[in-house]
Amino acid sequence: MSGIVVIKCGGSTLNDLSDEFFQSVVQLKRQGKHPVIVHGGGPDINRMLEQLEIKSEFVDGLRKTTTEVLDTVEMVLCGRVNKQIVKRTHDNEGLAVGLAGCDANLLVVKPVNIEKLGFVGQPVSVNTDLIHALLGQDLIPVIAPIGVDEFGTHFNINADTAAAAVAEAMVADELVFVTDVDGILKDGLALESVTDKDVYQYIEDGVIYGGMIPKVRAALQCLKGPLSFVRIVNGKHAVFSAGEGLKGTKITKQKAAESVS
Ligand SMILES: Nc1ncnc2c1ncn2[C@@H]1O[C@H](COP(=O)(O)OP(=O)(O)O)[C@@H](O)[C@H]1O
Ligand SMILES: CC(=O)N[C@@H](CCC(=O)OP(=O)(O)O)C(=O)O
Repeated sequence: MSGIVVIKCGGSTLNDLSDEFFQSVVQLKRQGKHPVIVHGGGPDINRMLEQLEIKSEFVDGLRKTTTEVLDTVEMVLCGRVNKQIVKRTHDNEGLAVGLAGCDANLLVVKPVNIEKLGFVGQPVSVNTDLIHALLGQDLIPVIAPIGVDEFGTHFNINADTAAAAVAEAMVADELVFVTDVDGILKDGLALESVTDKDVYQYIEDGVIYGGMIPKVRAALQCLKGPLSFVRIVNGKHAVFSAGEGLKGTKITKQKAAESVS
């Protein structure tokens, strides 16, 4: 199936997404493309953990996930956040189906490092048949990043990593990270285009840090496959429009000739 567009909606920007954004996602469908939404919800999880007085910490950009934390993450992501995105899609004339990576083994994971991170998973396989079946019914899948391992245990997945795994497995045409900044910022300005080589350098220089790291790592992973670019755009003014690329940063592979230095 061609025309698959994986759209990762970050928790940082969910409240800023406009009706025009959702209408443009629905419009993609009408143009014969196949949007698949993968969402995060970090800030909502933080708020709920605080309310419940459950402590959590981030290690290497990933939330250390105890059983207690996992319960809360699932409640927030699969419940409130997932259903809000389904509702926004429906409010804008689309038909969405909300599900999590643990449904029908959609995202099978292996633990990243149980001792260090608890129940944090790295996707190892994606039930692409399920996504194809939903797309074939003209539905827009809305996926929460909760995975399941081979024994049926649930795991928390970083949403950028989950989106990249879906894009890779579905051989998507596009992967777009929708977040709360205009792209990769350097000296306060959004870069129009960066190569994989630039990204490594920016991480080393500290230009790229925190929540941007899993995003660019996920992008680089996808660039090893058939995707020729990945975009990072701001949810405040992200709108898909025919013939015009989204504004933001485009991450591309460096051409072989350019990489000889
Ligand atoms: N070079 C950079 N350019 C832009 N944002 C950056 C950069 N380095 C780190 N960041 C941080 O990454 C954040 C986006 O990641 P994150 O908060 O995890 O968002 P999301 O919930 O959308 O995944 C930005 O708000 C910013 O604080
Ligand atoms: C393992 C891990 O860190 N999982 C993330 C899942 C949500 C997420 O990634 O949300 P954003 O896209 O809003 O950052 C978490 O618990 O916060």
